[in-house]
Amino acid sequence: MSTESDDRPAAVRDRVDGLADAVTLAADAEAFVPVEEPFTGETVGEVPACTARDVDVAVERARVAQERWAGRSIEERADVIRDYHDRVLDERAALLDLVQLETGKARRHAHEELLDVAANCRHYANRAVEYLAPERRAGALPLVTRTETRRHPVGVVGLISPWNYPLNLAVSDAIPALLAGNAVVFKPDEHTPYAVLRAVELLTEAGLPADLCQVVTGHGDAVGSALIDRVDYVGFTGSTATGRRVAARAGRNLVDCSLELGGKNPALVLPGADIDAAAEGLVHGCLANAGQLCLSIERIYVHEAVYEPFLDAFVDAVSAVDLGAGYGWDVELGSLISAAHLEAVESHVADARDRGATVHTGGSPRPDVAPYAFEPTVLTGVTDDMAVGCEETFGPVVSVHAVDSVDEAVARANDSDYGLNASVWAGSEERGIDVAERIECGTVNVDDPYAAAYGSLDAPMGGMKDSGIGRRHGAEGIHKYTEAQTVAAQRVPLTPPDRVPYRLYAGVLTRTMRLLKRLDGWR
Ligand SMILES: NC(=O)c1ccc[n+]([C@@H]2O[C@H](COP(=O)([O-])OP(=O)(O)OC[C@H]3O[C@@H](n4cnc5c(N)ncnc54)[C@H](O)[C@@H]3O)[C@@H](O)[C@H]2O)c1
Repeated sequence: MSTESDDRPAAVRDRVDGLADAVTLAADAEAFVPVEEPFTGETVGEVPACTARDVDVAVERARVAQERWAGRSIEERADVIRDYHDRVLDERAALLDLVQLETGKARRHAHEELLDVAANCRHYANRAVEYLAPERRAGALPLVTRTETRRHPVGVVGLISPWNYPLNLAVSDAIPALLAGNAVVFKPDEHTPYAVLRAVELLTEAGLPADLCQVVTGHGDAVGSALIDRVDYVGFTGSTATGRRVAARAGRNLVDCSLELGGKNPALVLPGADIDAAAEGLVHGCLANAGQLCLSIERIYVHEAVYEPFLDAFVDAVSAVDLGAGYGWDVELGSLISAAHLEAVESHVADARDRGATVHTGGSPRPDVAPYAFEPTVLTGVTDDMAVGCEETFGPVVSVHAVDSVDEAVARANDSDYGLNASVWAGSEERGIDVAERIECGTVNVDDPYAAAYGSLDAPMGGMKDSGIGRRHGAEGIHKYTEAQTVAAQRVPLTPPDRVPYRLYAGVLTRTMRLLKRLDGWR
């Protein structure tokens, strides 16, 4: 087990040494991509900018390894994932250091993603046999046709992942793919390659066959596109704009894909809600990972009956959040990922301020804390035509709006191109669920911002509208990595023997149809 030393910054930087050796290359790398530590803005390493030829080699190696892996039983595959689960927890401190080093997030937010990885390992290792079992289906004719659906691995899965949860959003999607008998080629974001590289080392130490998981690093348009052209399934997590390009490319190759994209997630605070609980819950919902979370709440619609007390409690709670840059557990909110992202978040707030919005707390960068740190920010007076009113900010910035009725809250929440996640606070579970059913989002949480639905690993998670296609988690999250094959065994011939006149046979069939329809009522 690794320890959490006081001399962490130096030790953390040492952890990236040698990790890039695991990148799949056809020959010596000719170009490299630098990796920055957002806490300091300093370059801490570099990884190869892979070429299309490197991607060829990675996919070919994975394809060879996959054939043997598919021959192992699901239980044997699950044992490897269980071992990996233990290694992730044993190596907790070092993995947290690595995630923090390349993302600049607070340790508590890095810890959330590590727990998500472990939970996904346990869930799918325990449930894969059941999820992948042959399924009995109704046959062409009752009793005389025995029909089953079987699940075959698709082959090589390409996983293109973003920087905001570099470990979880790569590894947790890989676990079901591997359990279903596939190989995986990872394409991590260029800002955050190291967590995935260490994850693959750990999977191999846990017993995953060599070559079954490959990593190709480099820029998205070059490496990502090459990967889409070679794999049998694409799992993409990232922005809606890139998702459209990924889907178009996968479509050209007739390769299936899932797209986990952006959100502009609403929360509804309605009469009867426990105001302190809602304010506290939504502080976490808006600021987790410095707001760089696809599920994070960026718009809060509050019924006028509770608007004033909610706004007061919420602004107080947000103002009390400590911004910091360090590897200790005490930091509540970390840095943004990069200079470019800081500029994007800053421009949303500046646009809102210039056009009349009120900043209740925050609103400024904090270079004294870290080069890309930005204060947690609460706005009111935001209109739908402001950038912060309609585009995903993906930072610690939230707007609060008063509404006259529950119907208006629902209508405003649904008035968005996105449909990823929502949160409802209504004072009673039943009222909350009634409202939830009216919200156009793939996940809706009652009395919680996002973790209740996201953590329900047996239930599908994903986006409606521009927030995506397909789902992760549950049966849906493993079936997508399989080809469904229908096997039907016919016990009595469906075609008539030659000696029976077809006219007679047609009459029997027609009578059978009538009989079956009458029997339907007995089901
Ligand atoms: N729905 C979800 O589960 C979920 C989870 C996390 C993040 N997100 C979304 O991700 C976005 C933030 O991530 P980002 O800014 O890194 O996204 P991004 O779309 O810029 O990049 C995501 C990944 O795609 C790669 N890429 C870039 N161009 C590509 C191309 N042409 N072809 C193939 N791959 C390409 C990148 O290198 C990176 O690995 C936000 O919009 C956020 O909401 C969604």
